[in-house]
Amino acid sequence: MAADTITHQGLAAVRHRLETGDTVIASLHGGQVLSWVPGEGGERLFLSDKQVFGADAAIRGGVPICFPQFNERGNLPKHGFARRANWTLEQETGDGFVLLLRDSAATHSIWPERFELRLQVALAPQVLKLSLSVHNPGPREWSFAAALHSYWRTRDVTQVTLGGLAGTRCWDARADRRFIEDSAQIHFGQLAQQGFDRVYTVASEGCEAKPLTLAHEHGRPRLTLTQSDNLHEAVVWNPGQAEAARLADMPAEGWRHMLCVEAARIDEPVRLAPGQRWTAWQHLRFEA
Ligand SMILES: O=P(O)(O)OC[C@H]1O[C@@H](O)[C@H](O)[C@@H](O)[C@@H]1O
Repeated sequence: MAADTITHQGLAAVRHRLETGDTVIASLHGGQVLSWVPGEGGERLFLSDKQVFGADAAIRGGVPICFPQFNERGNLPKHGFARRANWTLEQETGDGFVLLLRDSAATHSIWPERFELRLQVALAPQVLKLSLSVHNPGPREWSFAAALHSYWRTRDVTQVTLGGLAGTRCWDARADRRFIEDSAQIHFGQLAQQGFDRVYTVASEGCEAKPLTLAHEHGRPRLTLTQSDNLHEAVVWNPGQAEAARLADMPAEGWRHMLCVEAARIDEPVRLAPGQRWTAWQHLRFEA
């Protein structure tokens, strides 16, 4: 079916649906996927119902795009500016659509470089494919970090497990501690007290990450996440109860219903020479 332009939660958005009922919706503000409903199973993405609205506000939930900076690792706004910018619908692709953000006077006021950023959103039954491509149409080389900052919806995050990270290098941002993850399944039962903020190094060029599986304790429903080998990190984040209470755009119990498992490129920024393009992806498969 064709993509159609709609208003979703007050935001200008693009929707694509399959005959099977699988549906994805993305907002032009932020170029941000807000909703993914596989044909079997309900909404898979967390989207806060307590948004802080405004022309340059970030949307809490869905799949924000971090570009050209991750978190506060640089002088730009936290997670860069792409998630606060107005994107356009560039093209429909048959299985989805492509959203586009180009440099403009607004982005030049924050970052001087010329760039084109594209998010390709594609659906197959029970599968969502997100592909981020960065192009340098300008006269000089620059570097960037990026992330698909996906917020997965959970019935109760204290009851879910995340598998696939055993043996990977981890930096725990809260404790500022580095170690090798030894848990085959990470449990999130302690989140209410502590919150969780870790960067795992899961891949390197030519060496793809193992699939990550996010599941309820009994194994279903299950989400399998894969990412391209040029996205070296997986970031796992939940603010926990105390930090969530300080976030103006998070409902009181919102932390319980989300877990970010982000596909990211952080520690080794990508360098793009004039005319070069870089493409990375995160794919999600849902099993009810
Ligand atoms: O509140 P923001 O700006 O959307 O950031 C949310 C979180 O994003 C995660 O990616 C980071 O690891 C966390 O440190 C950060 O707090």
